[in-house]
Amino acid sequence: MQFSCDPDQEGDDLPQYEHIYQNDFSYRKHKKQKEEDISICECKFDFGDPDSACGERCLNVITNTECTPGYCPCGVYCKNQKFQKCEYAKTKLIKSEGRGWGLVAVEEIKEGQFIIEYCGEVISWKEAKRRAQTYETHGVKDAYIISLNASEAIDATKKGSLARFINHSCKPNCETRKWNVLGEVRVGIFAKETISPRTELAYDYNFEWYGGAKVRCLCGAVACSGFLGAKSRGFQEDTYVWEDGDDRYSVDKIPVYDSAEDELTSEPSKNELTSEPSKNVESNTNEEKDISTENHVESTALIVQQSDSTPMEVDIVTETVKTETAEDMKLLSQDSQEDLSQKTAIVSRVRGNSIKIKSEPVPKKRGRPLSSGKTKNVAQKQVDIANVVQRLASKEAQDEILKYEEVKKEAAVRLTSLYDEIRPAIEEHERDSQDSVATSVAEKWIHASCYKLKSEFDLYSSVIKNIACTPIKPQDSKNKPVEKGNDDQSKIMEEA
Ligand SMILES: C[S@@+](CC[C@H](N)C(=O)[O-])C[C@H]1O[C@@H](n2cnc3c(N)ncnc32)[C@H](O)[C@@H]1O
Repeated sequence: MQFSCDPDQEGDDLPQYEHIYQNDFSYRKHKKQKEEDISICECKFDFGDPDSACGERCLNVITNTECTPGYCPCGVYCKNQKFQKCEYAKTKLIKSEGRGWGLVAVEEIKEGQFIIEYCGEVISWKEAKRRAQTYETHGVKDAYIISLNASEAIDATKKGSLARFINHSCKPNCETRKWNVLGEVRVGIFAKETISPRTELAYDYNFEWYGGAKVRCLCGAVACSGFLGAKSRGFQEDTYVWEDGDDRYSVDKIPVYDSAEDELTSEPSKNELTSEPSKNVESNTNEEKDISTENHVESTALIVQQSDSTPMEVDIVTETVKTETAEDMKLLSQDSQEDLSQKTAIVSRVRGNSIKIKSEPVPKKRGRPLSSGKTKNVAQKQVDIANVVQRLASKEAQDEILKYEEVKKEAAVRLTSLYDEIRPAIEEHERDSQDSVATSVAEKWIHASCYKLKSEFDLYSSVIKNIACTPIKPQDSKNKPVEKGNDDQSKIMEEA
């Protein structure tokens, strides 16, 4: 449904967007909640005590999880399905000078009360970044992208609920909270305090909001941070700052907030609220919508990316998997701990003698962005193993290096073929969940990657050890024995 705030107000800058009551999943499928993942509370409905049906003490409520219809012991009396049933507080739109449209409370809203869901299109961070840049390029000042989880965002620019109109304040009366609803995370706006009727709703965009251009904050709070979402501009490099002169709104007619008083709640001026409120305003409805019963499950996932130097790099997103990876690394390193201490000793000896190993740095490329928004620069070092081997006099040393080189090659082949094997899974997840693959697939990848890294470490350690400790063949005569500590030793390192 194409929705505009006030169809009668011709010529005004009415926002055009599609009004939705639940998130739009055009970019990926809804997750399906498995039966074994449904949390069933222990509430018992008592007719004499209406709060007994999934109130504050409900185990699901405590863990920010909505009860699943058909599984709650309170049945139709369950009060913990507010997102699903769109049980919103009554609010209305106002024109808040300097900040476009805003949302005000129509009735008193209690502290902690669910006000409205922040609905929009669920998109990947990659897509969110692309869109934020596009919106900015097109001069869209108002930004509606907020964080959903580590890999996804909600964009309410074109499709959204009335929550998209809630402005920012550095001293807010609302806050966002994430709830698990039928296996999907959803974002709700909740009251931080009791809010009286006609008070403008505002939450702190910091950490949650990903705007386009920089916008000066007009919240009027004493401790105002100066710019909107100043702390959450994770992926946004500073491009353009909206200044007073080029505002879509007139900034000199400033805020409805009383900065002198710096009250917790900021009352929009009487003018705004009383001037044709029925015209200016679109109340939200508590109307129950036909919510899809498709359930979904949230799986722990890793972001897997291909890099230029290795077929793929693994960037771990969730804490659980981070721990597992650390464990994996520990196990791998335990295997070779003895080896390692020996090698470390040799490496420090070589360092102590100030011998440099010359390597061929591949021209630095700008690394691909990781999910965290950071980039990784991979400078590839190449050692000419054949040259090193040829220059060593000891057969044992040569054999050792060649053996490690074989293992390294085999590890690289193993990683490449594993990539081919899991490519369909990765591609499917790239389509559905934007770069995320299942933990089992990623675990395999981590093992193969660690094996490859270890094989490289073994090879280069062996090269260092043997260059430092075994005789070098003279340049002119391959058979002439050379004494340790000969100048050739540093030369071979330079050449290697
Ligand atoms: C999520 S929208 C809020 C609704 C918006 N006012 C509208 O008319 O659609 C966010 C945008 O509102 C404006 N805005 C919100 N809070 C503001 C504030 N405290 N100071 C200045 N502009 C604000 C900014 O243009 C921002 O990009």
